[in-house]
Amino acid sequence: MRDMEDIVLDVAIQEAGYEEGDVRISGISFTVRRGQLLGLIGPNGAGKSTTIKTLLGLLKYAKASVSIGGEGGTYAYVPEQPIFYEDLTLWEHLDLSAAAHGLEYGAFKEQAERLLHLFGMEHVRDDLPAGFSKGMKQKMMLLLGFLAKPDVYIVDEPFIGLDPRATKDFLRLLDAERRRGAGVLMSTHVLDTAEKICDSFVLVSAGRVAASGTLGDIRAASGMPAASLFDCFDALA
Ligand SMILES: Nc1ncnc2c1ncn2[C@@H]1O[C@H](COP(=O)(O)OP(=O)(O)OP(=O)(O)O)[C@@H](O)[C@H]1O
Repeated sequence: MRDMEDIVLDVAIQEAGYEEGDVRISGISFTVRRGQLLGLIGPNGAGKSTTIKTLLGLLKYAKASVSIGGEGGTYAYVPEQPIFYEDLTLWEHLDLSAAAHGLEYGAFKEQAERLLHLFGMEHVRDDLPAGFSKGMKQKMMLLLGFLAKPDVYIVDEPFIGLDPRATKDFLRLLDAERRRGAGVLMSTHVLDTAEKICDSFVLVSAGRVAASGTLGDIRAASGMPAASLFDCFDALA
């Protein structure tokens, strides 16, 4: 039973697409356990974002069974494209998110201040995000995600906009969250980082799973026992 309780994300997509009967992805199944970091990788247009949208219930057409966070579990979705309210400051966004997650005000304030400090965003806490740089907007999305302390993080390409320092801070926080017991599904194109930090992978190609499992499994599938994730990706996708 313990095995089942460890699963924070259980996804079985028969098929899904953007219009009724439009099949963009099919036969994509995976689970994420407590503490696990699963990398969702694949070439442009392969179906990574469509997979994430399907499991978030955002697609018009989906034959899928998805269980997020188990019974009464919670999740945080960190989108690739920042989504924010034009009229709310960064601090107001954090406050709103904390209220939505039922965080007590004292705990919220302490956590929010700690996160703002960690990401070097204290000086813009009362500014409107419309004037933020791309990386600052992305940091804001990460702050909102980390504030929620969910059972599972669903992160769509976190690395592209972040500078090296922010990347390091992000990875450190993610590690701490995994030690707490959170699971992570992360889609990315940054394969050298993915190879270092993910403990398993789902490689999607043309809307289907081309290979999945640990780096060892991906190497076996590609027939290259010592290859990098990058080279396996190239061979399989
Ligand atoms: N909003 C949309 N409406 C219709 N089709 C879409 C939409 N978004 C994506 N698609 C199609 O779905 C397929 C998978 O795209 P998806 O965005 O999931 O790829 P991806 O793996 O996330 O790619 P990338 O690495 O470029 O972000 C593609 O054929 C794409 O054209």
